[in-house]
Amino acid sequence: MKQSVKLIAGNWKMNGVAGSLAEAEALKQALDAEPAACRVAVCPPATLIDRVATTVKGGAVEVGGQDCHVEVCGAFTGCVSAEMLTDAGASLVILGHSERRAGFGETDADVAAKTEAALAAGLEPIICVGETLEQRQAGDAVAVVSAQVTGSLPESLSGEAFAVAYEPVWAIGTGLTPTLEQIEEVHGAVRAAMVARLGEGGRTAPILYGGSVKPSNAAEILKVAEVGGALVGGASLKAADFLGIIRAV
Ligand SMILES: O=C(COP(=O)(O)O)[C@@H](O)CO
Repeated sequence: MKQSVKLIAGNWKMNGVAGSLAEAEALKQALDAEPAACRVAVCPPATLIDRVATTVKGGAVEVGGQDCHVEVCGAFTGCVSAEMLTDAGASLVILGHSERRAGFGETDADVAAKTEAALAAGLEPIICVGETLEQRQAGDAVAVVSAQVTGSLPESLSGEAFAVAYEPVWAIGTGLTPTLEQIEEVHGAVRAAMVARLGEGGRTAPILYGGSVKPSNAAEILKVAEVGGALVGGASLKAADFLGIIRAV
């Protein structure tokens, strides 16, 4: 199976104020001094995208948003469009994170529509899928995740840069991780669902793993078949921790 270059993306979630720019600066400087063997991205809250993009400009760090609206502009109080993310300096966007699916009622159809909006704005979507603990305990993890892939990837997707992130909900922010065998099983199923949905276009986009990734477990997770990178939450907030994961590639 052809593997593209790995992508390590940090999701700062609703964390970060002006002081956090020092972490972005530290990350840039470290990667300037010793380039990474992978792509590196940080996804700060919308309020910081512009300033983080300015801070890392000229270096290897890419910047992403954490969500976008399906519309380009209009009366949608509190929302940010894909075009606005591009304008602020983002080149990627996380879509369908389980915290948005659970907390804001986002469906697979919503995620597919947002994916189309993101692509139209020139953004590279990172489309998140993952099962809950109840679904895993019921033996439904592969079926649930495969259905999410099918529903969240627009059929029209072909040739554009995108990634899928497998993030078991029960592993997010808990310190728990699936076994390497479980990760391999689901990533294989995600790939199969991508190919079934998109044909050849589903063969090469990276499938990231997310959920309690840290410097101490990154190397073994990143070696698993079909793991094309990581989507990192808590351990991306401090440059030193994030670099520990980046250096594990
Ligand atoms: O939610 C995620 C994982 O968070 P962790 O704190 O790394 O468990 C993933 O989307 C990265 O944000």
